[in-house]
Amino acid sequence: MNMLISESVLTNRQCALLTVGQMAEADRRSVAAGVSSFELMANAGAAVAHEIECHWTPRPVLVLCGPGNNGGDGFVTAHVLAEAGWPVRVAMLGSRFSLKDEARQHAQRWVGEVEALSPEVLEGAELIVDALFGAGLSRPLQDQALETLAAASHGTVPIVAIDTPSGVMGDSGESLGAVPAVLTVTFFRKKPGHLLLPGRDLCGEVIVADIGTPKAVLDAIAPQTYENHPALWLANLPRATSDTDKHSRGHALIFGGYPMTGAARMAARGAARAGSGLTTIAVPEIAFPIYATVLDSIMVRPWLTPEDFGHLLNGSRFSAWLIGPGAGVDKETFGHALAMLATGRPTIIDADAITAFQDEPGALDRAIHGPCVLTPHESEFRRVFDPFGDKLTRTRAAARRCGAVVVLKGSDTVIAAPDGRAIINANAPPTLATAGTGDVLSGIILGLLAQGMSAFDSAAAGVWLHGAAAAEFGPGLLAEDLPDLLPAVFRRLYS
Ligand SMILES: NC(=O)C1=CN([C@@H]2O[C@H](COP(=O)(O)OP(=O)(O)OC[C@H]3O[C@@H](n4cnc5c(N)ncnc54)[C@H](OP(=O)(O)O)[C@@H]3O)[C@@H](O)[C@H]2O)[C@@H](O)CC1
Ligand SMILES: Nc1ncnc2c1ncn2[C@@H]1O[C@H](COP(=O)(O)OP(=O)(O)O)[C@@H](O)[C@H]1O
Ligand SMILES: [K+]
Repeated sequence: MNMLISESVLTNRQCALLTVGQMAEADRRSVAAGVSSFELMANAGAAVAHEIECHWTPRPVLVLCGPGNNGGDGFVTAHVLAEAGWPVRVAMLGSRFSLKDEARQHAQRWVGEVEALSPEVLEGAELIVDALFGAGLSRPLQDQALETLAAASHGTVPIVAIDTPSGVMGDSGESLGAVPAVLTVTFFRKKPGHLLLPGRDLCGEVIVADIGTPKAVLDAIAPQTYENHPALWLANLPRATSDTDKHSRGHALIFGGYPMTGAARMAARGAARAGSGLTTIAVPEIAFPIYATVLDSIMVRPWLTPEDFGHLLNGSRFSAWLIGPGAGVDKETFGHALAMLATGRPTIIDADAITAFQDEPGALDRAIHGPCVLTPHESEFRRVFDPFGDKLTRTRAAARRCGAVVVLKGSDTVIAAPDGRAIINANAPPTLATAGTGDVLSGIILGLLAQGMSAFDSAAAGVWLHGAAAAEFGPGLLAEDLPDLLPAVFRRLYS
């Protein structure tokens, strides 16, 4: 867990993710700034060789080179390792004489044999370098590339991927025939495909190497996509100071359903642990005894009629609301969600309250006019938003359409703002796949919103804190454990 401390010294610039197109632009701008393509490729291949030397002792290496610049990087890697005394063989898809420009120049420096790519070349290799395709992948793998990589994946020989495992789409993480690498060395910045599934799982460990791209290139490109990290929001995370009182830390209100009462209670504990000064669950009168007997610092307010609930919302004491956990998919939930949104105050629409809009998604779009966060999992998302396209594209389009921050959950949660900014989260362990963890997540985000943090920052910070809390616990996690794990995560963040 020391990772939290060292990670938080990263800057937000280092968390930027570049698309394949932006990476090509970075290349062009580097050249314009005086760093040649030849030099970039030399640095890229040398960085891969360096990582291999750091991870393994010398052993027979087979470098699989493709017909583009990814293959060029492979020739450099082969050359550098051979110079260092490693036994290296090279196999290539196509002919090295069809390589262009700097890839051709680097391939010419390889004096050894270049074998034709086929599964037979794998014989005797104890480390495989996959330099077949990177950013230029344009179609599914086929024939020799597909067969050779498939054969490589059936053995136990580790595979090191250059830039991406061949077959992974850099922008979407989609696999068009890729096999898992144990290590992927990429350059300058990660791409979304290094974090989106299945790409993230296929990459293994990812190392980002500096290949001499000038720093100013990033400002010119102005990336809109980031990997979630405290560097993005830590400065805006609400912190109590000596002149703070509980009222200045916000008052979070959660709609408490019946008969599913556990969900709202867990959300409330998430909000309170995230720092909300006061936390109240508003519950139908029939459920009041159930809630009241199991809550201490969290307050319970009974309401009798929807009008009572409306009056509660129109009072000025609450700084943010949440509806969804345990709410029930019905007309009442639909109406209460609209009433919350009508106040223009920060609102989270989660779970059942998202599904309540399935017959009328346009009503959600029309109602959102203040800070708002939607936290659907994939099924809930599909009920109200367009299901087409990769996860990043879909989440962005949803946020743009409805005007809210959309958190599309999963192992690779995407957080998108209506203005096009997006963050991909990668710290969530699979132990989160257990009932109720989503309720705690919406509660944590609520606790931050209630304290005045922006919707986008609250969503990003909430998702990261949720993942870090789960990682803190390890196997055997229950949703109700999560709120009590937050203090340790905060302590480390602030140390
Ligand atoms: N800053 C940077 O970004 C730097 C990037 N660098 C490196 O450059 C790499 C990108 O190079 P790249 O653009 O030449 O593309 P690359 O991945 O080699 O493939 C293109 C070739 O593959 C072919 N092809 C595609 N799919 C295929 C398939 N399924 N089956 C068969 N063929 C297929 C495609 O053919 P086409 O689609 O044109 O018909 C074309 O011939 C990048 O990943 C990184 O390693 C570094 O050198 C330095 C700095
Ligand atoms: N395999 C996984 N790896 C990491 N995080 C996961 C995984 N599966 C689910 N999660 C996370 O757990 C939470 C589950 O939320 P949700 O599906 O709404 O569950 P519930 O409705 O039971 O609360 C989300 O934050 C999601 O991102
Ligand atoms: K590759």
